[in-house]
Amino acid sequence: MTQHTLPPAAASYADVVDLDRYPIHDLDSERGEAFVAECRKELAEKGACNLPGFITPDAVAEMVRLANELKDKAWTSSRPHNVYFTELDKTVPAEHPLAHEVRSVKHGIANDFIPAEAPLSRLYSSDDLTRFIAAVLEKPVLFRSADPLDALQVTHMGEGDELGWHFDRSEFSITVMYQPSEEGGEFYYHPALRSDDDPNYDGITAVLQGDETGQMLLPGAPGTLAFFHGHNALHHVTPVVGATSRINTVLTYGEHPDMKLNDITSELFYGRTSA
Ligand SMILES: O=C(O)CCC(=O)C(=O)O
Ligand SMILES: [Fe+2]
Repeated sequence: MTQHTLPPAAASYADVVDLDRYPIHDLDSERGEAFVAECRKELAEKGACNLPGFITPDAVAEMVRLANELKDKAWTSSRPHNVYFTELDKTVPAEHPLAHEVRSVKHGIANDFIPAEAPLSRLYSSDDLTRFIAAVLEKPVLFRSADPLDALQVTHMGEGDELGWHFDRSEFSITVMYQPSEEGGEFYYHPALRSDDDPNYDGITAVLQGDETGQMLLPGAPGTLAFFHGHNALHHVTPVVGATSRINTVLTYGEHPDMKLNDITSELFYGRTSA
C-alpha cells in the first residue's frame, strides 16, 4: 500500500470520525493494521462488524438536523417485493421465498439535496474511508457510487415504516446510524442463511414464517458504522414505533467505477432519474 494523506488534524473529515478509536487515516501503521484485522475477524465470525461511536456526536447531531430540515424532500418508496427483489414466481406455493411478498416503506433524501459540506458527505468523499472499507472487505480497490441521487443519501423511517426480509443485491452493505427510533426499527439478520451453492429455500421459508432460530440483532446506537454481508444474510428492519424517526445512511461501493442506479431503481427510490 502507498504511504498517503494528511495528518488527522488536516483531514477533511477529522471532525467526523473518532480517529483515536478508529484510525482510518493511519491504516498502514501497526495500530491501523490491527484495527482492520479486528474488523475482518468480527465480519467473518458474525456476518457483521459493528463500530459504535465511529461518527462523532457533533457530526451525528448535524446529520440529524439536516435530515429533519430536508425531510419534505424525501421520496417515499413503498413497493412490496420478495426476498430477492425479483418478479414473483406464480408457479411455486404461496409461502415459497420466490412467491412470498413482504412490505418495505422508507423515505429517501437524494444526494443532490445534501450539501457537500455535510459531515457524512465529506467523509464519504474521502479516499481514506474508501480505502478502509476496501481493506476490511479484502478488496484490492473499491469505488464510490457515481450516482448523483444515490451517492450519499439519507433515509427516514417513521412510525409504522419497516423493511421486509430481503437479501441485498450487492455483496455487502455499510450503514451509518444517526438516530434510532424509540422502539422497533431494529435490524435483525440471519448470517449466511444461503450461499452460492445452496439457496436454502426451506431455511428462508422458516424465517418468513417467524422462526427466530439463529437470528442476530445488529445494535444501532447513534454514530455506529456497520458492515454486513447482506447478499447471503437474510435481514429486515422491524416496524418503527413512536414519533422519533429512524434516520440512517447506507453507503454504496462497488468494484467498478461509474456505478449508477438503473432508471427503474432510481424512480423507485427517489421518484426521478438523474439524467
Ligand atoms: O436501514 C438499515 O439498517 C438497513 C438497510 C437495508 O437493509 C438496505 O437498504 O438494503
Ligand atoms: Fe438490505
